[in-house]
Amino acid sequence: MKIDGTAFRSLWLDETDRWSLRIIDQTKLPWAVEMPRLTTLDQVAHAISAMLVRGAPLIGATAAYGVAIAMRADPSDAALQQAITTLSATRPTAINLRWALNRMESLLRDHPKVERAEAAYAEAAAICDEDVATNHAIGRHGLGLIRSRASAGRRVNILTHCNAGWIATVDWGTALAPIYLAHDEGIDVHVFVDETRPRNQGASLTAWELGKHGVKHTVIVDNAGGHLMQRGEIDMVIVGTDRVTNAGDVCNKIGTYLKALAARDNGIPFYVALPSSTIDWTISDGLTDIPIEERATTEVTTMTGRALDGSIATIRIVPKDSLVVNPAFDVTPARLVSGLITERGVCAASAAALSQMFPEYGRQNAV
Ligand SMILES: CSC[C@@H](O)[C@@H](O)C(=O)COP(=O)(O)O
Repeated sequence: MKIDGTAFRSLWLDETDRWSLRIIDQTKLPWAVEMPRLTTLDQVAHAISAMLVRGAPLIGATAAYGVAIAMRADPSDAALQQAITTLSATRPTAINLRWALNRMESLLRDHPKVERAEAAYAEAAAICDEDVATNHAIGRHGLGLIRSRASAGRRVNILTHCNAGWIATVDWGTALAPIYLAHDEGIDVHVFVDETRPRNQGASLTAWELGKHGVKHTVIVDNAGGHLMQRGEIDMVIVGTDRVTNAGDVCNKIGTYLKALAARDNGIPFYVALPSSTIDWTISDGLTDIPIEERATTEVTTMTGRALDGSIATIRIVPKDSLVVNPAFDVTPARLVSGLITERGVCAASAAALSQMFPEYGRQNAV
């Protein structure tokens, strides 16, 4: 997608040094657009764990390039294992990380060492290209849902949580892909953007990228969604996800579950957009089987923003002695999900529907 008229992906190889990776540092948005260069495994691991890059598909794609960078430095079996172990430990919840690392490991394990670096870069590039095509397909399927609510030029109001836009993927996004396509074909679409405390991915990232693309949007505090739904101001909810179980339970940014409850109480459809790489076919119970990342309590006790003098400032908002806990994700049970928007189409959030949509994995689902 475009930043000030220039098309970007959220990560790419440096134009002059084709072995190093460029990313958009998302911890600096929306105040500055910085594009650091990553040249070592440790830099890539840090970029993921410190959330310079974030969003499930982008975490996977970045980790794939992390393996490639490690293989260029040392293509030995020990270095391959070290890269997989280091990158696996960066973030626990998004299954796309394990998916991408498994794919890299199984390709490289049996490859001659002299060819490993080149093969790894090619595979990482393939993962990125597939991600772009997959998200565009998600967009086309989700577009049908938006179109069906846009009768007679009526505005369609969509609520989203966190950031599942193009900067959470290689391009297009998941939840935002249908919105971009709807906007581009002239549908009057308007997005209510949950701020998404504690890191404010909605206020800082979703608002930024929607604004850069010219999509009408309004940022709301996380607690406003239920109220707007009761007043008939939301037509549908679309969110992304970090892991979906084989039975359709959805793990996403903390606060998603409350939006699903409010949507159900108000008869508003609640959709989840995802690439199939986000489905964990090995688990069925989201509440017991998905590891929920706990992040630093400073994300809750402080807030960062632009001060009135123009500087970027971090301030403390919680009393010094209060206990604080910071679970980063929650699980929305399948029964609250109206549909899963995948690259193959929209299906129910159920084991049967997922098996039918993805029969090659569904067979595992049945055993
Ligand atoms: C297309 S990304 C979907 C999810 O990864 C997104 O909704 C989300 O929760 C991101 O969490 P984050 O902690 O910012 O990586």
